[in-house]
Amino acid sequence: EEEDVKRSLAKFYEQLWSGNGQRDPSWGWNATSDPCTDKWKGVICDSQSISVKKIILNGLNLTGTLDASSLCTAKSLVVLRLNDNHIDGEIPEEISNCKQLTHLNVSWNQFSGNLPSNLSRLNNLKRLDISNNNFSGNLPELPRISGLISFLAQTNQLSGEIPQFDFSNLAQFNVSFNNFSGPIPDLHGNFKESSFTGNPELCGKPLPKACPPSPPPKKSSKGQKIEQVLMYSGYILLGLAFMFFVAFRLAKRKKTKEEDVVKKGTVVDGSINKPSTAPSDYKAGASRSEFSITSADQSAMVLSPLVVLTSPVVKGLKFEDLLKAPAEVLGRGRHGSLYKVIFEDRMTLAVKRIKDWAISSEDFKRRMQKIDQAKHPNVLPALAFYCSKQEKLVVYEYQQNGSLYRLLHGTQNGQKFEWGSRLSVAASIAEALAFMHEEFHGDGIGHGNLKSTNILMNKNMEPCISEYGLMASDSQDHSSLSRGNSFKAIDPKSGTMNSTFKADMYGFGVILLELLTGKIVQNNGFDLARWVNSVVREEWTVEVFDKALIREGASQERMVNMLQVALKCINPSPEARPSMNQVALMVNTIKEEEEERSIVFEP
Ligand SMILES: Nc1ncnc2c1ncn2[C@@H]1O[C@H](COP(=O)(O)OP(=O)(O)OP(=O)(O)O)[C@@H](O)[C@H]1O
Repeated sequence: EEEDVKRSLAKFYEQLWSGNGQRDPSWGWNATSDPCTDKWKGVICDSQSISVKKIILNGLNLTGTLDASSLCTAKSLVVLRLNDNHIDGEIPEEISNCKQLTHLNVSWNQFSGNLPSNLSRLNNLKRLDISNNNFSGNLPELPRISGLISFLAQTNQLSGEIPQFDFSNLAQFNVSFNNFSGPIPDLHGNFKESSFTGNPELCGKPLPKACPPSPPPKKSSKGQKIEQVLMYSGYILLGLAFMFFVAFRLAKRKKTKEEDVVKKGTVVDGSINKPSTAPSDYKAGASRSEFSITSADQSAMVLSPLVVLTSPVVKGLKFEDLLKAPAEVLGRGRHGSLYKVIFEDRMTLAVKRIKDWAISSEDFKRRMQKIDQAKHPNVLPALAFYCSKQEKLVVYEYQQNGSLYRLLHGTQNGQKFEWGSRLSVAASIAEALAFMHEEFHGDGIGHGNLKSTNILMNKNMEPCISEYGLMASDSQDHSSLSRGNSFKAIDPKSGTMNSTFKADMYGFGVILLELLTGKIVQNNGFDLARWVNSVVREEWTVEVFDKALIREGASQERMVNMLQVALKCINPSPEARPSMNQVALMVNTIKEEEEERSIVFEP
């Protein structure tokens, strides 16, 4: 039987190359050798080297077709990644014989035709990515797969209605840029417009286009009567709700006016000279005077109170509370200052004061609220913000475990930062950033200032991206953006500018370089990037890696793979940089390979 699998896999591989003949013999994949013990390229086996678990052949210029009936004789296959190739033809019915599959990724190929209806029989599937192909026709009954957590099908020509998935179970869902039609099913508030945009015939929330009232089915006169009664009572309810709303607004406006008077009193009554309760690390002079710059804008301040976002942590926090609490300057960057604000009994906050950002208060508010809606465990949410013409403040929870920068370069504890942990950090940031880029694809909101000081370690020592979207992309001089080369990539489908995303890619590439080299970044990473590039060009690649990693015995193969990913990200030409989704996959693959190997070598 094992012989069968071998022969079948070799045949599957033949078909993948049927478009051209450039095969590399060092990849193995012939029936005279063994996929596990002879380490065929892209094949990962179980720890006993008996059964094939994963086939990972992404980004290899494969031009043939997918021979699923051969492939699925390897019954133990769990992961199949064929993304970023030029594979065409259909996905054959026989794919349903790969019963163990949990991950199937065929994105960025030229697959076409209908999706096989029995795709829905793969009931172990967790992630299915068929995006960026030419698939057409209706979706099979994918909601039958109860454990599905990610379904990505954007940029195809799929049509018909979107079935009712269990949206509360899905972490990722995207069917944008297809030909779907009809109403969007109930999402239970889970996904945004960006998951559905680019389907002209699709309607209903969260798209701006409302669905036309469904034509009344022919009914008996009794049915019609009931419907009319319902309709009129609906109108009455609506009217009542509107009156209630107006009354509420009036009452609230009156209250705010009263509050304003109170607030004005408080501020004038000397909130500026305080504190007796200052903790030891409170540096009175500089920080207080800096912070009270806001008083120059007092009238505006009092009129527009702090906007508290969805977080319950700072509920009831007022702008003057912020002013009154002892504060310490943590940093003065190019884009503004950061303060640590300590509340005696409650919490410690980090408050970013952004300077010179020509964005209207309205736009800033909208932007902050939008960002707040995309929640990811590895992205630090803003708790509140404040904006007036002169002043923009964003409040975060203070993270006492410091930043990735400190973890890499901090000397105080001499703690080791091992290869496995560095890989995990890279993978988590990549996933989170890919998620955010996907969320804001249509809005063009990237991070804008990605660097290791903006990656904070949370309570569980998990990395969190901080300050997402706080910088207008054009105010930063990463990469070639501001070096005279005024690049503005226009996404052909959504028409949005994605230069901010490409700048993030550069920032992420530099973070990877920091993780690999352990070197300190200056000058936005240009120096480090130039140095690494020159060393690699001279073919002294091993020289770039952090000595601590070499000492630890980290896998050079995977460090080199990671270096290659970093070099793609810092490509001087923004158009040539991969997308964050692609990079997240690459980084994850390297991380999974590492984990796989460490399991194999465990006693
Ligand atoms: N929420 C937070 N909790 C704890 N430390 C933080 C928090 N946010 C930022 N820091 C740390 O405070 C320091 C100063 O932050 P700041 O954002 O001013 O610096 P920067 O990111 O280097 O500058 P800029 O963002 O203006 O380019 C950094 O070392 C950063 O890691």
